[in-house]
Amino acid sequence: MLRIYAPASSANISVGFDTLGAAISPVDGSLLGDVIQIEDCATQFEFEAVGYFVRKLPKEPQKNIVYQAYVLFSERLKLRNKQVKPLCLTLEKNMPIGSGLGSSACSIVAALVALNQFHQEPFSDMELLEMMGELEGRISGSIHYDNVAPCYMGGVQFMVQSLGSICQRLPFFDHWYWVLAYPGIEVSTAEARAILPKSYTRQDVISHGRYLGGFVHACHTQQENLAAIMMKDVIAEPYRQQLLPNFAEVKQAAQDLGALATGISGSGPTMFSIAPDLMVATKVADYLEKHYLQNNEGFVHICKVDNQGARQLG
Ligand SMILES: Nc1ncnc2c1ncn2[C@@H]1O[C@H](COP(=O)(O)OP(=O)(O)OP(=O)(O)O)[C@@H](O)[C@H]1O
Ligand SMILES: N[C@@H](CCO)C(=O)O
Repeated sequence: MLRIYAPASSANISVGFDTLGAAISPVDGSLLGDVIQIEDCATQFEFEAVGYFVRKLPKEPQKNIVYQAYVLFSERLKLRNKQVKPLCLTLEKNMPIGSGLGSSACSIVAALVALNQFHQEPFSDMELLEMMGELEGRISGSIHYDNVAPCYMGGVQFMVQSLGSICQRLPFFDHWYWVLAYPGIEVSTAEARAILPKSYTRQDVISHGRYLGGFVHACHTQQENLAAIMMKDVIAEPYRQQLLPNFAEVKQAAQDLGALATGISGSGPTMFSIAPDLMVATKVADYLEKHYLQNNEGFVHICKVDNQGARQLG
């Protein structure tokens, strides 16, 4: 029996809409992600979805993105004149849906990594990642790799999408803490994309180029103050913040408590704050727990970048 865990991810990191993403894990060692289990089966294919958030998923198995991952994997294998083996596949759906934590990416990545391992790895990393992007695109309406890439490969990934690479790892600041606060409400990625403008002013384009270029430069030269200052979002945050409860006020409070940067995780409603040390992280986490959560489904985790990405459990 094979069990694959795929971690939560925070896409965009404010400054890299659709081009930057980080894999994330809580520092207390808890698992924040989905798990796929695969085992030999008497019938050709059996699929089951279990876990706390399974009740929020479509009832029809064909609509589950994990089922679709199996179909896509089988089709691609057939193109190589190979057959998928009989298997029983179980999804443990631990991630809230429409959270901004890459919930669909967790399911897609865990499923494809498990299927690939179960078949003695017929596909390369980039071939698998291309399939992951295709499945993610079915959900959000357009292909973007900024959740699936870090979730699969770990670390902070920059989407180069050139010269045979979909993404490359960016050096980051290992001592930074990420405080992630999920308020417990749902924001659909497709809807959060639909409200963005179709075009931007020249001034926004110049600012975006300066911030993203400055951020990548600061990561490579390990200038953490510059990196934090460059984490500004002119593409999505001005339009999406209305979807998040009291975002502007809460962001200001996190900055006042010592956060280096605060923004929307992916398409929201989770927000993230970067803290330079555990003391600031704990203060920000306490504040967000009291002022950002909307119901008892919400949670706050103090995290670090997960450098491993998807992995086998046990
Ligand atoms: N296994 C699955 N996990 C998550 N969502 C799924 C899954 N299967 C199907 N879906 C559907 O995909 C959509 C996921 O929505 P959305 O992309 O907004 O969520 P998300 O992946 O959590 O977002 P984000 O990437 O911002 O964290 C929902 O309509 C959900 O029903
Ligand atoms: N880059 C995507 C991530 C979605 O999680 C967006 O912001 O729409």
